[in-house]
Amino acid sequence: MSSASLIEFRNVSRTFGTGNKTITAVDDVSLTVDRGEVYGVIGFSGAGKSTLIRLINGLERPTAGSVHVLDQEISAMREGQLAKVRSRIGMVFQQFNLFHSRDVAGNVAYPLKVAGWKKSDRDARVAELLEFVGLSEKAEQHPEQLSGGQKQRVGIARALAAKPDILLADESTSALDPKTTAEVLQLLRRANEELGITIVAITHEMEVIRSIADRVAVMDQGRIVETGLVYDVFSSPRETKDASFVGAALKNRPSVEDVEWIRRHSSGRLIIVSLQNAGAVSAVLGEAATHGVSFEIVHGGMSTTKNASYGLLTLAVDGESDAVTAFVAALNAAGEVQEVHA
Ligand SMILES: Nc1ncnc2c1ncn2[C@@H]1O[C@H](COP(=O)(O)OP(=O)(O)OP(=O)(O)O)[C@@H](O)[C@H]1O
Repeated sequence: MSSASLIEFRNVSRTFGTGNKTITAVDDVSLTVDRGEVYGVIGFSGAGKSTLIRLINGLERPTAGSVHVLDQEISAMREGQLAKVRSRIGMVFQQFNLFHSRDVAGNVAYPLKVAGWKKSDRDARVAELLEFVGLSEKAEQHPEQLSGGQKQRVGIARALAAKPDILLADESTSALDPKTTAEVLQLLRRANEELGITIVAITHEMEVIRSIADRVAVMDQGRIVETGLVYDVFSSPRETKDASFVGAALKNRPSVEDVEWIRRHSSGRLIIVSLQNAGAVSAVLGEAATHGVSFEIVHGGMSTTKNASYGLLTLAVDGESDAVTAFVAALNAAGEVQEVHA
């Protein structure tokens, strides 16, 4: 395990036997999560994400391979040894999992009680956390009096209470509306940036990865089919069947149906230009008339990740063949151009 990595999976598989059928939920996964990063795992339902995250805190055991967390082989530990490592891992759930019998402060204080903090220290820590998540005035309310977003903020405060090194977020925004999702993601981002906590977030929502993750692993049928910096994976997803999750979720690349529709409604040569350097592309587009060509924007969009923006623009370019070729060459110099073939 390299000194920077907090979590390491080495050729990890987890199978479940049901009768004479075996399901491989996690299939030969190797990955490392470094200290201080936000690592996103994305995939369709059933891809194995929950099993993967549960392997990190020892709620699941691998059937092959090993899982190392905080320099210890968690997959080799007996149940009794797990409590200490688990106390350094906080977890946030899709359904919040708050105690309804306790008020907000009581929920946040719970892990501190378990960890043996004395009352005065607990009270000070709870006040600090409620301030951090913006819920100081709700300390004495009960979960049923809170909105979904507020409940999740309590969940995050509770997960952060004992100052863990790692925060596991299991579909933490899937039960929330888009505005509340954005607020919760911003809070997770602050936890990462201001408290330095390493986050592993599993989700089926592109938005979560886009806005908080540094690196992403795309899971499909138990395997990691693509991995890398979020920007790299999202700006040029591999065009394989397995990795279709990213391609399908990116709205800025026209689908086969979109292309058929565009061809019926526009004339000219159809190209897709990358907006990695949007300024340079705009400058070339502004010179279309001097090239003697015209173009129509027929599809596209831009998105931002934590570190950079990316996007694709699909254009139908009309004009004399040579002029179009020269214009496309100029665009290609500004942003990589792909032809859309019939
Ligand atoms: N305890 C279990 N017993 C049998 N099969 C299981 C068990 N846990 C998970 N599986 C199976 O393993 C596969 C992966 O499940 P997992 O819950 O890890 O996927 P997921 O990506 O988290 O999906 P979802 O988002 O729907 O929870 C599924 O086919 C699931 O039915």
